[in-house]
Amino acid sequence: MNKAELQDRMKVYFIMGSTNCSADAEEVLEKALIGGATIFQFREKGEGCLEGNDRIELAMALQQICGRFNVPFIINDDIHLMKKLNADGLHVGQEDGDLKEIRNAVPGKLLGVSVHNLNEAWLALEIGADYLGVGPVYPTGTKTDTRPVMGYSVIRELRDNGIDAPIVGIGGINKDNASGVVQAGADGVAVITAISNHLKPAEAAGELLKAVENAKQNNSLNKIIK
Ligand SMILES: Cc1ncc(COP(=O)(O)OP(=O)(O)O)c(N)n1
Ligand SMILES: Cc1ncsc1CCOP(=O)(O)O
Ligand SMILES: [Mg+2]
Repeated sequence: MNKAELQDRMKVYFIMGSTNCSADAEEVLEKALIGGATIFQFREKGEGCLEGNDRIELAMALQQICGRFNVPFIINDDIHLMKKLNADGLHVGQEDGDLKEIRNAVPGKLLGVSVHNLNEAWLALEIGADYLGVGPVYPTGTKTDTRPVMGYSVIRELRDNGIDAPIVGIGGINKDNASGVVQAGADGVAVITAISNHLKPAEAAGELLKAVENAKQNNSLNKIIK
């Protein structure tokens, strides 16, 4: 996938595991993809999460759904699972191991890295990360062990310093605040609960996509005016 295609895929980056939704995970994912989610990350974490074969089986079922929609299927943290399933990529954070070793372990696959400042961003790109996840932009109840909430400032700082890799903002993002993330320079938004906990996941994904696309259009218009 080239950079422009990946940037396009970042628009609505849906992340989910079984603990993030009260409805059936497969149904939630299918609806999210019908609504317009553009990439998916399997993140089976937290209290009560599936383990062993149950975890693998859910991952395979969700991968199959992504396949039907031609949507990239990314695995959170777990290189072995990524390889077992021959998933499209892996997402890791600063605490998930040596980034260079991880990059070498998944050649040819998409690699996303979570970053929280300019230095981490340069290092991630130096080892060959394909895209960056930046956050938490807003307060989130979904992940407790996050770095401090950063607002839009870090995304803007990365762009102002010439980082032109695909970026998604993450953390507490919903249809009402997504536009600010894109205005700051992100290519899209990564969300868990805004879709997984919504009564109508298709509607939720569609509204996020609309918000992101409108904000991108405004960014382009502003560039022309300047
Ligand atoms: C797209 C995206 N961005 C950031 C994260 C967070 O990754 P990490 O910091 O490794 O935390 P966990 O998700 O592993 O708890 C992400 N998963 N996806
Ligand atoms: C995985 C992760 N990394 C930073 S914030 C976060 C949780 C995002 O979840 P939500 O979209 O429900 O706030
Ligand atoms: Mg991680």
